[in-house]
Amino acid sequence: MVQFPPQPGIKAEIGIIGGSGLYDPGIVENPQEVKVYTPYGEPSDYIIVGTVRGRRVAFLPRHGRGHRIPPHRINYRANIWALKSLGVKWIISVSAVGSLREDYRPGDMVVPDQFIDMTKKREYTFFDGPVVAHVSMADPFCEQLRQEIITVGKELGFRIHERGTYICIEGPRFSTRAESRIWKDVFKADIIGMTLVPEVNLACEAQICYATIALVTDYDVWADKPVTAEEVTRVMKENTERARRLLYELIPRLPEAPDPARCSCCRSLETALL
Ligand SMILES: CSC[C@H]1O[C@H](OP(=O)(O)O)[C@H](O)[C@@H]1O
Ligand SMILES: Nc1ncnc2[nH]cnc12
Repeated sequence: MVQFPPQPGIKAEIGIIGGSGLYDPGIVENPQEVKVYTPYGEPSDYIIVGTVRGRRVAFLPRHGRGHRIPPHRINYRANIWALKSLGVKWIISVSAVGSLREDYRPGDMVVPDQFIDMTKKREYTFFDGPVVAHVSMADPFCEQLRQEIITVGKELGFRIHERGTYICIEGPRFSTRAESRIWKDVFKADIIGMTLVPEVNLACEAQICYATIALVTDYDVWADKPVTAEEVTRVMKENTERARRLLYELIPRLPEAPDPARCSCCRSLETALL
């Protein structure tokens, strides 16, 4: 069985994984930088542990501070293991995504409910044997957490889309025009990025409730103009303030424990182990 022994003397209940452009949560009081050692190697960076409106929060920048780690080299297992060992029950992930549809506009938020995995060579599981687990990915995101994000986003007056299929490509390159048209017209995906998989799968295996706030930074190349990394980071920077506001309102509203009637993430291993 995979073990997640607790970190002595330090605890958090809510994890935030920051994506491109969000390297510092900016809302954490009494922040402490914590170095976590894991059986899988180093997480992307020190974890900032502190308080947001009375709740214990752990923040981890997915690409490391200064954006040092490309999507295909992120140590997803170490990141999720580290957050779990701090006691995290919820993970709110923030990600930059391209849009594959006209009405999901740059600046909009999307709370995806499905994904398509087009990645190629990542470490996808904590269960490498001899214990074998096949977790269900029918509903990969925590429905309770998704609904909380949507409610707060709407209250704040943000343009927020309640559903979306996120197609995850290997990267680090962007798609060709031909690929982009396939993702859009054949696969019918709504948004595109490079980091959701295997972050979401591993959170599920660790029985952590996980949902994503996806910030649309560009129309992918099915539209006329090729996307660039410079554009993604610039638009993300313009939008991180809204992501922070959403997190600031959302965090105090999260219940201490997930409601098993509203999500199944916390019970994902009940039917998965052989
Ligand atoms: C900086 S451009 C592409 C980069 O941005 C997204 O990262 P994240 O999900 O961490 O915000 C995308 O997946 C790529 O990794
Ligand atoms: N168009 C795009 N393709 C892949 N990842 C992205 N992240 C942000 N925009 C993207």
